[in-house]
Amino acid sequence: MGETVEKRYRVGGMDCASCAAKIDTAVRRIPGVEDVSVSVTAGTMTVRHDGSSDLIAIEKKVASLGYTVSQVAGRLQVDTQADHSHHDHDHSDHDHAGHNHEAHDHAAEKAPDPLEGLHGHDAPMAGPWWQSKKGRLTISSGVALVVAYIIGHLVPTIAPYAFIVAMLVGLVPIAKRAATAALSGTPFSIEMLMTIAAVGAVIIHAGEEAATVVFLFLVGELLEGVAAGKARASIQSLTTLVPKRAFLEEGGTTREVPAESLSVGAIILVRPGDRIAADGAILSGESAIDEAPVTGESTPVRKGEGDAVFAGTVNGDAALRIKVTAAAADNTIARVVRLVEEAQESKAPTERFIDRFSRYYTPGVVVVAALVAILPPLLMGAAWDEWIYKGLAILLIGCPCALVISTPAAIAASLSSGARRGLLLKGGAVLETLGKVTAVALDKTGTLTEGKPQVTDVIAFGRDEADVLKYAAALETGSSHPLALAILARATAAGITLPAVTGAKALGGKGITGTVEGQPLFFGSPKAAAEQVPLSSDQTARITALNDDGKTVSVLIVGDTLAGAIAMRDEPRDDAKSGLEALTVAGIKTVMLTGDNHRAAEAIGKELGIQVRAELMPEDKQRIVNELKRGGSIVAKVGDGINDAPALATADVGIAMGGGTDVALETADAAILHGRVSDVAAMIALSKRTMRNIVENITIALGLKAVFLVTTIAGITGLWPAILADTGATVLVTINALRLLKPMT
Ligand SMILES: Nc1ncnc2c1ncn2[C@@H]1O[C@H](COP(=O)(O)OP(=O)(O)OP(=O)(O)O)[C@@H](O)[C@H]1O
Ligand SMILES: [Zn+2]
Repeated sequence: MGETVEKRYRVGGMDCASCAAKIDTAVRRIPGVEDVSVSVTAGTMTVRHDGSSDLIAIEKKVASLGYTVSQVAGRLQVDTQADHSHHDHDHSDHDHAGHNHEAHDHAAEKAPDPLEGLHGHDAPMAGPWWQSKKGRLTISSGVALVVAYIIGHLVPTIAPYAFIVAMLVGLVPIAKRAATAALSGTPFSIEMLMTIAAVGAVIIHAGEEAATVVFLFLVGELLEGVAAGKARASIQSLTTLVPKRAFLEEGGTTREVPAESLSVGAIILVRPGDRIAADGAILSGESAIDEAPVTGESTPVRKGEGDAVFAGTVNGDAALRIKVTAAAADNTIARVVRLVEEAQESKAPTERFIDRFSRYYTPGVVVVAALVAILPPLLMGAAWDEWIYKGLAILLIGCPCALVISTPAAIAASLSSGARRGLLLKGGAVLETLGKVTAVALDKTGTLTEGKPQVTDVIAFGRDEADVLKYAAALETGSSHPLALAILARATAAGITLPAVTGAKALGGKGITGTVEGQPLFFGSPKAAAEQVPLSSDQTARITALNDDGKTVSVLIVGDTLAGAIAMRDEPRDDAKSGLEALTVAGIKTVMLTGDNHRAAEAIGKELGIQVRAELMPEDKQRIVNELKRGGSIVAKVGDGINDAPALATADVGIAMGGGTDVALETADAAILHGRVSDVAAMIALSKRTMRNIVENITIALGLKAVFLVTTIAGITGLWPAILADTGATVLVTINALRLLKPMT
């Protein structure tokens, strides 16, 4: 067996959700194909095959079922390193977290693919509906119907034939699709039901109605397509926020170039009031930037030199010079769109259940229809025509469209609505689990706090203060621990020249060691230090007092004596307190997990009103998540992947904060791009809202069918209300799902 290959396609024309099942079944039968996933809402398909499959055969098969298909280059990446660009401080390759710098660099190495995800090559959505194949067919069918009515009026004797011709105009293409679907493994497609119903109606001399029903069916499909297209457009429209052109500064002059041609490192000028054309960092200028399109935050943010900006955001009052940090295909918006599209292919448990259910539903209805048509005339001598007619109407009720679209439509709208404010979810399953979360464990550093500690005190025990700072900073040179960055910044500010360090080694959760000027050094937590050198009660008291102010203290050992200590404080995020409150109000238990010292952590915990578990090693964090799970909680873990990647992976839902590190995003199920603690509660609320929407949708779909099943048997409604029941329900369900696109209040 060859190597497994994945190919992605855009599939146009999937209006009815049962389309997905049809394509899935057909493509799966092609030799070599191992797995297929189709998303109606995203209009995409991913095919996994063993390399031996005939790719042309796959495309031909999909085309023969009546859809447009085009291959998308490359596999979409489910990571969002794009976010690195807006961290002024990025501690992703924490040495003590045990992963190296290489992991961090692969974003730059990955060749950007300008075609990928950016252009909505969704052919059917390109023009107005009447220019599409389906649109033209619907119009022809309608015109033929009107002509048949007129002829029928003028020459009543040939009316039946006129209606048969009118019906065939619409029915022939439908019947063809029915035949292809049947041959590719879906015998009871809606097209088949429609064909049987129409032909049957003609046989029992209801040609006029047959022609009307075919026309209504086509209108319904068109409406479904419009509604589904709207959901799709909502996420794709994000890409249109990025301007097509940019002003490139090169060789002392400025010229206008296509935004797509900008490479990393290029310098662009953004005029006041313009949309920014690329993700970048401000080189010069200061301005208020409206980030609403990307973060959902309506108040403009003041940004100046060194700050990161996103493509698609609007520059305020001043001109900016920006250094591009991501190619067009890799900018935040492009990545978000890709992630959302891909997420739609990963199905929620409810969706999978509905899919399975609908596979029985349609054949079940066919059986009921047959019984209704046959039994009353046979057993009770009722009129054949009347009951066959009823049977045919019931056939039309067998279309599972509304039911099948009920879940993915809501999930698609919800994923897209979340993405628009920086809440990324990797799929329907995550969305579903999130709504059930009962406990949230949050990391301290970089999650509840800004992750930008400042040195507050430098204390000399054995050496003078300048030496303490010098040695500590020298040790931290290669480290990207938030504490290291704080110390290096302080040393730089003090103008200290750093001696060289050899053999520097991070000790996860403890500190760092190395040799400077021939002396072995350790710099790290007092607890770890105490294992090497005893601390006097005086020294301990000094440290404890600092801890009680919420400061983290690391101590320096030079040789085998205590040299000094450095205290740092990392401020809680602005919305940490209110964000945690929102979780409590929603009845969710919260706990802070940290590697930091007990007292320091308690001090911050008290400020924020959250229960604290401190002095934890990475495996302790994982153990606590497991304990919570065993205690019956559905646990979400929020962190940045530094020290907590195992805990993120263990939790029912792992949420990467602030985009997080590569590690966090590989193990996380969801990401909060904009570092707001309140977004955790918002994400859970979005999930709950979505699940409610799904229940409403299923009720609408099944409810309408039930009503029409009864009225059909009772003889109150006939063929065309039956077809309207399905298309009507599909449209209703889609509109209801689209409500999720509106931002929450
Ligand atoms: N590079 C380092 N420099 C100085 N101290 C360190 C370093 N690494 C770890 N420490 C010490 O070990 C303690 C635990 O570190 P760890 O990295 O596990 O937690 P953290 O990242 O500070 O907090 P959190 O668990 O909330 O993310 C720190 O509070 C600090 O005292
Ligand atoms: Zn349908």
